This record gives sequence, C-alpha cells and structure tokens, in this order.
Amino acid sequence: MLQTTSETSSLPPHKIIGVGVIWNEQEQILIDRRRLEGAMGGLWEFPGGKIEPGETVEECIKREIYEELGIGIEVKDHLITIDHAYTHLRVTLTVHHCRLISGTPQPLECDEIRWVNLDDLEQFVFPQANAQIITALKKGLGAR
Ligand SMILES: Nc1nc2c([nH]c(=O)n2[C@H]2C[C@H](O)[C@@H](COP(=O)(O)OP(=O)(O)OP(=O)(O)O)O2)c(=O)[nH]1
Ligand SMILES: [Mg+2]
Repeated sequence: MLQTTSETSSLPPHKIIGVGVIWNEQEQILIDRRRLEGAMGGLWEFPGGKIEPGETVEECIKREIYEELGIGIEVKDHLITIDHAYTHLRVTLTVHHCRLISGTPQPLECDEIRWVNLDDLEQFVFPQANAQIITALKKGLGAR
C-alpha cells in the first residue's frame, strides 16, 4: 500500500506508564490479569497506568493502584525504566517497588488478581516488555 509522507513518518502512540511491584509481608508480589476484551487482553501485568499531567510517577502509581485495586501502598525505590515498542504502540514503563499498607486488593478493573512468589512469575504470560522487569527483580535491584 502506498503511504503519504506524513503516514510514513508518523510514530505509533506513546504511553507513559507508572507501574508498581507491590510486596506483601510474605514477600509475595501482586499481579493482575488484564481484561480479555481490551488491548493485551488476558495477559498478566503489574498494576499501573498512564501518568496524568502534573503528576509525579510516585503519585501516579499510588492513584492507579487505589483505583484498580482499592489498596493503600507506599511507593519505594525505583526498579527499572523500560522503553518498549509493540507493533502499534510504544510504552515507557517506570517501575517502582511498592509495599502494601492498607486494605485487601479487589479486582476492580481487571479479571483476576494473585499474590505470587518471585520464583513463580515465569508461569504467567506477561506482555513482552515485562521480561526486563522480571530480570531486574531477579537481580534484586532496588530496595523494597
Ligand atoms: N500496568 C501495566 N501496563 C503494562 C505492563 N506491561 C506493559 O507492556 N504494559 C502496557 C500495557 C498498556 O498498553 C500500558 C498500560 O496502560 P493502561 O493499562 O493504563 O492503559 P490501557 O491501554 O489498558 O487502556 P487505556 O487507558 O489507554 O484505555 O502499558 C505492566 O506490567 N503493567
Ligand atoms: Mg492500567
């Protein structure tokens, strides 16, 4: 198919996302399963979402996690920042360790949630960009 110059040079949308790796007292990590109907439907992820104008990454992660799961968290050390290009989307994921402070997680905006051990993460199917998050976690980067 022929493309005009503007189509050829246009980039896919770029989403800037804050992501939390939430730890509980048993040193398990919270993961959620994205809704089947949406983008990357049915894949597991770490909770998070788009940074709003004027918001810090830490504020974004706190807000998204309260909205998606109804829990209070403390945002801890930065773990890793990943730039990844999917076929029709670029994402920048800024990932922080987080600690559960209050409440019990509810699947308010996802299909399912689970507490899992670090060693069991590989049993779940995540978006491609998450391989780097899991590698960073296994290296023990950042304080949690
Ligand atoms: N929250 C989260 N998003 C991830 C992870 N890995 C990964 O590639 N992503 C991508 C999937 C989405 O494109 C984007 C997260 O954005 P989002 O969940 O707020 O937005 P969305 O695309 O589901 O929906 P919308 O708000 O644009 O309608 O980042 C992850 O571990 N956690
Ligand atoms: Mg989200």
